[in-house]
Amino acid sequence: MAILEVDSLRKTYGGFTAVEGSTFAVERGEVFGVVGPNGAGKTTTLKMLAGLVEPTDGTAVVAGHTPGDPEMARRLGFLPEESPLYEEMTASGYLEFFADLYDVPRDVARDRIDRTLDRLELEHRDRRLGNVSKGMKRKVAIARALVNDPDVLIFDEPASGLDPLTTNYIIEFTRELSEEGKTVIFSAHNLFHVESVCDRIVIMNDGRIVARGAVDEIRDAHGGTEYHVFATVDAGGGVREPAVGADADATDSIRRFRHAVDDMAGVESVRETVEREGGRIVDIQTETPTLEEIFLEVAGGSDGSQATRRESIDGSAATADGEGGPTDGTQASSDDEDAAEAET
Ligand SMILES: Nc1ncnc2c1ncn2[C@@H]1O[C@H](COP(=O)(O)OP(=O)(O)OP(=O)(O)O)[C@@H](O)[C@H]1O
Repeated sequence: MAILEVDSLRKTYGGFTAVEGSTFAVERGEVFGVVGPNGAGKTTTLKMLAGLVEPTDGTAVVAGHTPGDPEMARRLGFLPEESPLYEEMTASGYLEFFADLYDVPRDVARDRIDRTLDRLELEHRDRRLGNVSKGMKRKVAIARALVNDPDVLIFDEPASGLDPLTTNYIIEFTRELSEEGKTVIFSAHNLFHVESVCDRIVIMNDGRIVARGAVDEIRDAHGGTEYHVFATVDAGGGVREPAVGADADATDSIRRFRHAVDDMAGVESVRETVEREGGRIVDIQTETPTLEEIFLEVAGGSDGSQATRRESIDGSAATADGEGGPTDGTQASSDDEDAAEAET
C-alpha cells in the first residue's frame, strides 16, 4: 500500500484556484518529485500534505493518517522553502528544543541529533545560528525535519541558493534517506537535481498535474529518443560524401538532408528511400530530450508534436523520394532554426 495517497486535492484562495484535482500516490522509499514553474501550486500542495494548509477539497493520507491527526505529525518531517531559525540558539540547542516538542526522550534525541549532524558534516554546533553560513543553516533545517525520525519527508527546495558542494551533499543525503526506507517528496527548480534523485515526478502547471511518471516514461510520452539520419543525395553528377555539418560541402550538385524519426524502423525506411534515390547515409545521431526540454514543452504550452521532419541543410526544398514529402508522409519543413540545428 502506498505510504502517501493524495486524492483530488484542491485549494482555492477567494476566487483563485491554486491547486486543482491533484491525485497521486507515493510508495515507501520513493523520492517523488513535484516540479513546475513559479506559481504552479507546488508549495501549496506540499503544505496541504504537511497539514499546514487546509485543502478546500480532497484528501491527503500519510501512513494511514490524515492532516491534523497527531500521529501523522509524528510520521512526517517538513522542510519549508524558507526556514528561519532561532538565531540566538545553537544548532544543538535548537534541535533539542524541537525534539522536546515531539516528545522524543532526551537521550534518544541527543543521539539522533548527533548522528544526523555527523552525517551532514555540520561543524560549529555550539555557535549561535545567527552566525553560521547559509549552507549550515539549511543543514540544521534538514536535521530539524528529521528530529522526530519521520517515515515521510517533504523537502521544498532543499538546496536552493546553496553552493554546488553543499547542494550535491544535500542531494546525496536525500538519496541515502530513501535507501534507508524513508519516503521523500522533493520539490526543486533545478531539474538536473530532480532527474538525478527522483524515482517518479509530477509536473504541475497552473495548479494542475500536467505530466507524471518516471522521468524516462515522461520522456517516452513526449517523443522519447529521436534518430537523426543525415543523408546525401546527388542532384547532378556522382554522389560524394561530405563531412556532416560542414558548410563547404553543401555544393549545388549535392543535397544534404537530416531526417528525424522516432525509431529504428524509421531509420530503415529513410535508408531505403535514400538508397533508392542513389544517395547515401553519412551519419545517424540520437537525440534525447532533457527533463528541462520536456518541462518547457508541458509547462510552456508548446504542442510538442513529434512530426517526422526533413530538411535540406542548404535550405533548399529538394526531396529524396521525388514526391515532395518526407518518408513517413508528414509535411516537410525547412525552417531556419531546424536547418541551423542540423549544422551542429
Ligand atoms: N495564502 C495565499 N493567498 C492567496 N494566494 C496564494 C496564497 N498562497 C499561494 N497563493 C497563490 O497560489 C499560487 C500557487 O502558489 P505556490 O506557492 O503553491 O506556487 P509554487 O509552485 O510553489 O511557486 P514557486 O515555485 O514560486 O514557489 C500562486 O499564484 C500564489 O500566488
